[in-house]
Amino acid sequence: MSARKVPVTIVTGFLGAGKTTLVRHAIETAEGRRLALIVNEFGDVGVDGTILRSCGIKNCPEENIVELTNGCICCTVADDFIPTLETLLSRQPAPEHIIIETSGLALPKPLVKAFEWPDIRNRVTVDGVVTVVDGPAVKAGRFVDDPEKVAAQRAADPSVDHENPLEEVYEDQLLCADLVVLNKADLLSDDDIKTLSDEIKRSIPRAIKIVAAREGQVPAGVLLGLSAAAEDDLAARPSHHDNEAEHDHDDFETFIVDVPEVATPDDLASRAKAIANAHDVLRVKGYAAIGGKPMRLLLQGVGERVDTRYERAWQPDEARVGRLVVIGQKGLDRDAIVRTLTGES
Ligand SMILES: Nc1nc2c(ncn2[C@@H]2O[C@H](COP(=O)(O)OP(=O)(O)OP(=O)(O)O)[C@@H](O)[C@H]2O)c(=O)[nH]1
Repeated sequence: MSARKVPVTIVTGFLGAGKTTLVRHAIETAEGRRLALIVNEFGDVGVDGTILRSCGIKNCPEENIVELTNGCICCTVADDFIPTLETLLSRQPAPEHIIIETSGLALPKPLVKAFEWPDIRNRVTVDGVVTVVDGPAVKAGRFVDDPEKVAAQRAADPSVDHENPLEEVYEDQLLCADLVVLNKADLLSDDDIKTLSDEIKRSIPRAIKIVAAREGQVPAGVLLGLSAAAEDDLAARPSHHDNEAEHDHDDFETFIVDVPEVATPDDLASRAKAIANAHDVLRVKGYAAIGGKPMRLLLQGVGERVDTRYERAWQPDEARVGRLVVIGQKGLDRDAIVRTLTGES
């Protein structure tokens, strides 16, 4: 008799929706279940890995948390993902459940497809695709076109083949879901939650569960154990890229900015807000040194919403230099963004 397949939960969702927050809550509440995590993010700043490792939870030891920073996991399946999965599966004791957090721009379907590979499909199954949605961002129309902007583009050039890359990624992530977590419910009214849930249900052509949450607080019992076997059900998960042999993420760009010591957390937060405002930056995150403070400051920016908190002490052998990852649609004015973030302008 073949051994039971190890269930794998794929957590996806757009940049800053709350995936890491949700995964952290899940591992903190998994009640003794032996977990492993694969965390995929852009750039090599490793914010998500640091946040998750700092949980210090016995059932998810540090060696079971692997970061993949070499681009989007959906593009590095053969080179990075499969070998990592195999390494985790060979650990003793073996993990009982694996959680994969994709980058915010990843398309989940190519990743689910990887579970059809002969070497893999005998050993693991996709228990479920969990799509985390930034409720306030959807409410604000972040993923749909601004009709005035499209009309202006078309007026300038009628041949323009208009497509919205944000909308495509958002929709691909929804269309692959077994469970949608409508997150940041603290910033939504009950009516908003109802309207957004109905909208999401209408946009997915099969019945799926939607739960509203704040801080990704979905009980591990709901999140882990969907038993969807998503790899057997790919046809029911349409994607904008179904007819393409390969996809890319050319509509987006990312770069890293080194930031010298900053006077106060508010100074850094206002710089991050300024770039979100002026340059339509989608996500900025990383850490910085604050003058005279022994602790490292963590900065999280999603659009114009920016949070900072002290995270851990600077190590004696570490240079007190901040590093921030910036992500946006292609065409960012890098020089201007670097000047603002480093305090030169
Ligand atoms: N107000 C509010 N903020 C939240 C909630 N969940 C997460 N956040 C904040 O949103 C920001 C992004 O959260 P993350 O969990 O890092 O989001 P992510 O999806 O992992 O981000 P990427 O990996 O960069 O795509 C952080 O500042 C979180 O503290 C929530 O329910 N309400």
